[in-house]
Amino acid sequence: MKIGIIGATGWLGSALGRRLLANKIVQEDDLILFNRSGPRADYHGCRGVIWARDITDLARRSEVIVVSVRPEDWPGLGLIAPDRLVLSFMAGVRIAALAATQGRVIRAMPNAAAEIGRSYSPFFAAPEATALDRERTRRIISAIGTTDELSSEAQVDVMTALPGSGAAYPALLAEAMLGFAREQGLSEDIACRAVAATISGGAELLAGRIGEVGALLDAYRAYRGPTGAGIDRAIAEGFSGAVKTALVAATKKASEMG
Ligand SMILES: NC(=O)C1=CN([C@@H]2O[C@H](COP(=O)(O)OP(=O)(O)OC[C@H]3O[C@@H](n4cnc5c(N)ncnc54)[C@H](O)[C@@H]3O)[C@@H](O)[C@H]2O)C=CC1
Ligand SMILES: O=C(O)[C@@H]1CCC=N1
Repeated sequence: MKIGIIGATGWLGSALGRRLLANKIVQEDDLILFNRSGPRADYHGCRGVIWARDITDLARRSEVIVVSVRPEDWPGLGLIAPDRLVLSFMAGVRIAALAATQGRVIRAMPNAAAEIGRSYSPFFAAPEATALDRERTRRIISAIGTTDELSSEAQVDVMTALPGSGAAYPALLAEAMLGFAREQGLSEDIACRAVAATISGGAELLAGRIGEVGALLDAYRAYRGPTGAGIDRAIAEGFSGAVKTALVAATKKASEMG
């Protein structure tokens, strides 16, 4: 499978390229790369990858073309890719717009956890996508994490807001917790260690058990101690409502972008 990545040295494109090679999902000479800053002698330690001369060259050489540029860079891209699978990572750029490529379009919504192979990257396929296109999409995404096929493009907007926002919400929580820790006079080292343990340790504990989160919160409440006092005050102050309002706003933004 010859895979082209437009935006190959960006946050997601670079993570995908590195992990496709590391997981041997693609041979070096089957990975065709293009970015604005031009070829690099070394791409994640690999010297056998192909650097396309331009977008047209990349499209000609590729069977699957991953579009991993920012939405604002899409209009100027000029990608024409008939008889190719066009796999877009772009937030908000809709299938109707991507049809201009003349390719078969699939939209996937990864996130920054792609760097560590932990991105949940669901996808939605346009009607012209084939079974092979879906199989190839799943294989490519397997390099950066897990996936599901969505049943509507509107769900891609929801997924842009939820997993697509990736580490932003844990980061928002961590920032608030760091502010508290500093106000309590903790040293920066101890404050960072405490918040890292809270965010990362807590997240790891939930891995594979997210459906049990209600029971976990009830277990904490059952102590009738500091944790229950804290989380119930947070909810009373609007924490859960604020998160839902944020996700609604992000979904709306995604639906209005392209
Ligand atoms: N970073 C994230 O967590 C997520 C990103 N996305 C989407 O993925 C896409 C890529 O995002 P990032 O990797 O974060 O952006 P980025 O800005 O890190 O990377 C984009 C890359 O595309 C390159 N580029 C721009 N125009 C180009 C052109 N005409 N030809 C070749 N290369 C070009 C840029 O030089 C840059 O290296 C965006 O559409 C974004 O909405 C979606 C969900 C999460
Ligand atoms: O613009 C966005 O919100 C998406 C998610 C993170 C990067 N791109």
